[in-house]
Amino acid sequence: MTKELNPKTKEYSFFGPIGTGAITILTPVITYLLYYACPNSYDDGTCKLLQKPALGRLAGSDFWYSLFTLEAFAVYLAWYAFTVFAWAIIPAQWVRGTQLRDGSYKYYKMNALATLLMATGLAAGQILRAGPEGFTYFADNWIPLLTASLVMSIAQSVFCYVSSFTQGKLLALGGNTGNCVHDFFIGRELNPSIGSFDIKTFNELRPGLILWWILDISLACRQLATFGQLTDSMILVVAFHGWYVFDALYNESIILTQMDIVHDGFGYMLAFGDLTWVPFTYSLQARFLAYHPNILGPSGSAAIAALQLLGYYIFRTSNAEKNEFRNGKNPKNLQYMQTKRGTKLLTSGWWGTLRHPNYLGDLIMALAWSLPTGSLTPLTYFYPAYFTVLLIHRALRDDAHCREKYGDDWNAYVEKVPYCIFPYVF
Ligand SMILES: NC(=O)C1=CN([C@@H]2O[C@H](COP(=O)(O)OP(=O)(O)OC[C@H]3O[C@@H](n4cnc5c(N)ncnc54)[C@H](OP(=O)(O)O)[C@@H]3O)[C@@H](O)[C@H]2O)C=CC1
Ligand SMILES: CC(C)=CCC[C@@H](C)[C@H]1CC=C2C3=C(CC[C@@]21C)[C@@]1(C)CC[C@H](O)C(C)(C)[C@@H]1CC3
Repeated sequence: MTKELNPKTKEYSFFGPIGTGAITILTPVITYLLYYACPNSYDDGTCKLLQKPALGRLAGSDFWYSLFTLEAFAVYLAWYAFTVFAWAIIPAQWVRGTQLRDGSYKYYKMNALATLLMATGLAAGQILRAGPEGFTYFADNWIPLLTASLVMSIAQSVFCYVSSFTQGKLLALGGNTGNCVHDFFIGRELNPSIGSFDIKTFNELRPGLILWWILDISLACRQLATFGQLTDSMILVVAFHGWYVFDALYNESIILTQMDIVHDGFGYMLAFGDLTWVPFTYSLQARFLAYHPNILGPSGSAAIAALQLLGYYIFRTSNAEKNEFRNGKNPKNLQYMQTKRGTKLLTSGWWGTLRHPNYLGDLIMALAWSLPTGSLTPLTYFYPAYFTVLLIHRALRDDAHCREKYGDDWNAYVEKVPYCIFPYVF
């Protein structure tokens, strides 16, 4: 008997319709609140959660008009169109993704790094031509640009949800419960595409991730234009963020075996996550420093740089180890266990130490990105705090997926490797 192509999803994720509904409403609110709790200019030098002047303005009618401007919406659309244009015209290798349930394969155009370099070149040209004051638009129009990205993420979520009901679509195993709130959030269709243009991988690596870097550069220009100098803390934060984005796009093909691409549908979670959450919350440390320069000094800078290096080393070597192994290479002769599923599981090296060593490296880097902001406000530690929750939840989701994929072999692996992210803790 042939297996059904799109079986109904039996279990909810993210605490079902109530959890996914709440996250859908709360995440945009948090993104705006992180701005108003840490506004772009005030003289007492700290971000105060629920500080009066900022929140007092929320009630005024001019507040609602300040959320959206046609100009910023046009700039955002131009930005998005630029990333699509770059995808279309920059020559690139096409890489095959993992085999899909229907036995077919998708092919992906690998030119995200070239897009990053093109965008960086254009930004550098503008700064060289007009000085740092000539590239503060993104920093100075934060809220209307945030709103434009939110409109784009909602529009794409609705488009993909509605088009997922077209005959013959391959649905995500986790996004076909029949509950519209849950499935809209998780995403019904696994790989929504327009011809050879894959919407999910495009959004995950280009318009949001590269905009994060562009926002950081604009914020550094804002600091330079306002205070006449770039602080060591701003240089570290922008360099670390840029390094992370460059690394993601340099290793573009690795994304094709990750959970979001292989398992999750493209719904509001990834649309909003890619287009709004990443650029407008991941750049919070740089936005704080643009208006509150914090001087670290040589020893402080060196200590934070060492922490970033440690985090990156764990992140990159563990991801590379698994990716190499999944591509049939085992240069370090690592031990592994054969499974009934057919794929092998590493049981030595990083993946014999922790079940998600890459998450530990990523979290260490997240802390290194916040430390340059000092102790003026807890708000700039939002990213490591949120990220810890996200990765713990992601690890639990991945464990559940792996238990489904590997059955008892996964239990045997967990016996060998009992800790997930933090040695002897979790
Ligand atoms: N900055 C951010 O906001 C975010 C960053 N990330 C980062 O993305 C990266 C990828 O994370 P993620 O997508 O969660 O997936 P992972 O890279 O952690 O991969 C999980 C998959 O790896 C395979 N696997 C697990 N154990 C082993 C083993 N012992 N040997 C071989 N293969 C194994 C399994 O898939 P299979 O066996 O089927 O191949 C499992 O489903 C991480 O570095 C994470 O930190 C993730 C989310 C957000
Ligand atoms: C509740 C909520 C808002 C969830 C959204 C989660 C998303 C922000 C993340 C889910 C997986 C992601 C990945 C990256 C960015 C954040 C999201 C989209 C990533 C592109 C960052 C760069 C890394 O090098 C990466 C390519 C490994 C990574 C892939 C997963």
